[in-house]
Amino acid sequence: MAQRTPLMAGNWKMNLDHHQATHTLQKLAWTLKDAKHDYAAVEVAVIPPFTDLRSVQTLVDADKLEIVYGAQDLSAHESGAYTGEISPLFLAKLGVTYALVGHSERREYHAESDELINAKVHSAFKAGLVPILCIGELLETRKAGEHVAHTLAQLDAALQGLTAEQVRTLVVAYEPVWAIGTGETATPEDAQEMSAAIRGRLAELYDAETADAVRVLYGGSVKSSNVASIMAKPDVDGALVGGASLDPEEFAKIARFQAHEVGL
Ligand SMILES: O=C(CO)COP(=O)(O)O
Repeated sequence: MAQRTPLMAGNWKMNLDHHQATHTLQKLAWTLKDAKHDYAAVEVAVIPPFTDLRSVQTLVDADKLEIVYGAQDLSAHESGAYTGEISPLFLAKLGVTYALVGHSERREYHAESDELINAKVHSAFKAGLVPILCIGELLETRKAGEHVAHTLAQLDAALQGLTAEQVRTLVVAYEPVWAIGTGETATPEDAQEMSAAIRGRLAELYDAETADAVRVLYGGSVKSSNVASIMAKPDVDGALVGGASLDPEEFAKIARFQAHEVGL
């Protein structure tokens, strides 16, 4: 049984410029330090806009913060005539650990295909970044009872050509689209159902060890008031948090969900 370290990742989306990013990250770090947060027990990541990454790197390095950080997207290419795209190699030079791939807002607003998402997963691994692969159904798919099939089809497509060794380091974020930004959170049972289905598919595609190693996050209106019930589920290993991560004190409470369980 793999010991999967919980991961709380805050996806800031298109919010907080590089000045605001510095203030927010500083406040988050201070809040977690005051609470004596154990980063070995719960990993904490922020995923800011690209324009903030150098400032985040500077603060993390200067203050030797244990908070890690990621990018919200990346190019499938390393360099060249790809106006507006961001090279995974440049992200690696900025000390980025994680890279979101296939977030529903990229799939919706930028028509990202399964093929492009698969190419980006490979691109992340090649540059030494850890992909956080975002998958999840639409409301109409859930209403049709096809949410598991839809989400697993996204998983299958994104994993094409990956080795078991690569997949074991992958993070998967199950984000039902109907729960993103709506305040309507999936139930802990919904999150467990899909996390277990994802793990089951990984066992089919690869092997039990790989399925056991992969961390599966839940995302979609996570708050400090609901995170503990979601994290109590055996196949859920963390959260990908949007709006609530913009408030450092609220995000710190989410990261410290275990403490809140026991009322510390
Ligand atoms: O999209 C999300 C994280 O990537 C979830 O956003 P919210 O937490 O604002 O629903």
